[in-house]
Amino acid sequence: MPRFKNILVTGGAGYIGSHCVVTLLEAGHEVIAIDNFTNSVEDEDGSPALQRAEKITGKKITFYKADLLDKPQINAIFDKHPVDCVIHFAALKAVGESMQQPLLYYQNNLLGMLNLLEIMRSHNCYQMVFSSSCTVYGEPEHLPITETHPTGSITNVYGRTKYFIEEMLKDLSAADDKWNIISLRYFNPVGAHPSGLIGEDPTKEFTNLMPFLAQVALGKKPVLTVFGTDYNTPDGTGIRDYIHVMDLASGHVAALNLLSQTHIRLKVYNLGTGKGVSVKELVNVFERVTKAKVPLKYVDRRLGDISAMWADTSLAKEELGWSTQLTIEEMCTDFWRWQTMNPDGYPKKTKKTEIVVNGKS
Ligand SMILES: CC(=O)N[C@H]1[C@@H](OP(=O)(O)OP(=O)(O)OC[C@H]2O[C@@H](n3ccc(=O)[nH]c3=O)[C@H](O)[C@@H]2O)O[C@H](CO)[C@@H](O)[C@@H]1O
Repeated sequence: MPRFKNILVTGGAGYIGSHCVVTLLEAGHEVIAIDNFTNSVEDEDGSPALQRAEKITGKKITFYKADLLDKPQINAIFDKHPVDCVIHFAALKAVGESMQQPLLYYQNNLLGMLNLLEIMRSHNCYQMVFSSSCTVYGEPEHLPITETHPTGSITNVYGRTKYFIEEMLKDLSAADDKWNIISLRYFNPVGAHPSGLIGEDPTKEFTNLMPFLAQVALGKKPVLTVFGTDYNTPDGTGIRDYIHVMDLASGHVAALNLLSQTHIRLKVYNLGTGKGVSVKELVNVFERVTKAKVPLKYVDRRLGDISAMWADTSLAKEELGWSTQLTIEEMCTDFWRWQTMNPDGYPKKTKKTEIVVNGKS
């Protein structure tokens, strides 16, 4: 039995949250998941992703539809359950939307976090794993990116909310040594659970490469637009460190294990593979393993994009005892299995429509 028993997962019905819940259950943790369904699917019985996570693991999840901005509601959940540690995924994450609605992003991501930290403190729960992003590094000054690389020169509001929260956590852990926090800086999460039962199903307009690529391969979108062919990279297209979402999930279990054994106050770790893959390379692997054709259209660079980024993974290896196991082929195969088994994503809640005849229903 793991030292932390009850784990509260915020954003548990989302893409990364639901995969992490599977891994937590398999590692023997009890999961209390909350989600407000802003960017995850809701059906009549709650979250289809979490129902499927129960099917995969044969274990039960306690679930609440709850919003971190509703303090009394979150407080009541903490009153009811003795939470040993929180994994905090819940956040708005659409880069374009964040530029148009900065207040929405600051309110949701920053205030949501403040509420959560206050409620945790009042319930004597000081252990947290925070879902951060490699976006905090901005344009890399050196590669691979180590955790000591400067942070903060970010061009979008979403990324700044991650950066501001990391700064908040620094102040908090400096002021009160009871806190024990790990911030995980994810590189580019892709892939899906190998069962094909859970995967990425964004309810908001998405612009990330892998889901777009899969939509084109399915014939739901006509062409994949490749943003930029003149980057200073071997084939001219942008390079990223794609990481399988199941490897990312096991990184969280490794972080929990470290927190349960050591009082580290606050530490940050990169979660990546340490390998850079270009857009063209990813498309080639995807076409090879799925046998699907992906028509491409080459256009100019996307505003705000960086050229190349990949992680230095040595700190996570040394201190978390964690490294990735899954290949780029597996990322593509698993994502494709999820997409072909669920071409329209999860079954959506159907609103009962009332038939009105001559003014009478
Ligand atoms: C500016 C922006 O959106 N940044 C977000 C984006 O980063 P990031 O740009 O790394 O991730 P994407 O999946 O959007 O793009 C990956 C690579 O594919 C290229 N590409 C993407 C889509 C497409 O239709 N065609 C194409 O060529 C991009 O130019 C890039 O080189 O996702 C990350 C992980 O979720 C977030 O942390 C970043 O904040």
